Amino acid sequence: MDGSGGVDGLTHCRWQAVRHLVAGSIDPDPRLNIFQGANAAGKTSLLEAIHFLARSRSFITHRTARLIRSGESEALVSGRVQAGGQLHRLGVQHRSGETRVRLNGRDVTALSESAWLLPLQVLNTEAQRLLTDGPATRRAFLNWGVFHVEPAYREEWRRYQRALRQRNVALRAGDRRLAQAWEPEMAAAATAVDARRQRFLQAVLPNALEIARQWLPDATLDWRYRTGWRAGEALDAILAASRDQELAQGFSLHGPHRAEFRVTADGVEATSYLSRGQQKLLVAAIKVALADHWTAQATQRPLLLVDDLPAELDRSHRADLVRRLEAGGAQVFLTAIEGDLLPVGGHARWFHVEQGRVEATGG
Ligand SMILES: Nc1ncnc2c1ncn2[C@@H]1O[C@H](COP(=O)(O)OP(=O)(O)OP(=O)(O)O)[C@@H](O)[C@H]1O
Repeated sequence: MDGSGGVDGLTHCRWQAVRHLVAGSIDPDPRLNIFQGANAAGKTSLLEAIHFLARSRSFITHRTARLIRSGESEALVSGRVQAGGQLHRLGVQHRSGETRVRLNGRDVTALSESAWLLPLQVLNTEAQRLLTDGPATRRAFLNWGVFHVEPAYREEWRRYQRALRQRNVALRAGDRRLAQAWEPEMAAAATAVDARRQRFLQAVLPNALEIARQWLPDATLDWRYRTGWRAGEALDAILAASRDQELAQGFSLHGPHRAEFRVTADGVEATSYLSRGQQKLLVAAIKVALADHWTAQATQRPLLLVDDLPAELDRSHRADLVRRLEAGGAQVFLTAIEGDLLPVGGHARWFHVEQGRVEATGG
């Protein structure tokens, strides 16, 4: 770590043996970067390298081992990140099923110790899963969203999960007294977690829907949030009242581990009303609003990885979205097969990707 100045964000990224990529490096633009190349050139692999650096895992495969280039034994990505007036050195390595992270010359043992540095969102053909998957996907979105702006959240959520786990163990063992003993702790942590989640959603979703309304003027968009327990009642009272039923089931039925938020269009689930292209725009609006919120509230610059933007979007919506990305506060990384499909207005740094090699082309 040193105190050099400069614009916040990822200022340098180097990789070795990541998927299709030949070893190389880039010095990204603080605002907009475009990776252009033919199918299978390695554009997505490059986004994966950045994702691996930020989150210590791949965003495509659940098995990080697949990130390693065929025939090699380890994948390595390192980078320099400017944040809060400091330059940080981050390195992530995957070898023999193990991921090792180093930050400023020290080993990192918990993901949160390094992930705070690069608030990151991905916009690709999988991103619709934020709407179409079950509630766990949206809770993960919530947790990352709050984590980057509320430093106390991580500990509160951990505290809640610990109490929940212990109570569940007691419920499964049929130990009523022990289950009861964990309830005050569970309820206290739940209240703190829920308050931060609500504040976060209030800050992000109205803005997201405002952005989305420009693209989907015919749909009446709204959102709702469920805390995970009956509205207007104290969680400890609910836990006490449902203890018998939960002893029979063997797990806790109420609490922020059951939280959920949904976006609706004309009063019904957005996914059952909107076309796939419209869902993509809605998810893009949510991610743009989240990046705006992070930019305003977090000390670190958010990163947006946008893969295969043209898929399912017509020319005018694509142009709108690129304009919005350019105007936002995030450092953006876009892939493109044909450069002219991306109506980039202002300044951008272009990189040509071919057979796994990446070269800055300057436009
Ligand atoms: N672990 C790996 N080692 C070597 N090559 C790999 C590995 N994983 C994937 N590939 C190869 O990388 C190529 C895909 O690269 P990538 O997804 O980055 O391309 P892309 O430029 O994003 O293409 P498209 O425009 O088609 O999405 C494929 O040819 C695939 O076989």
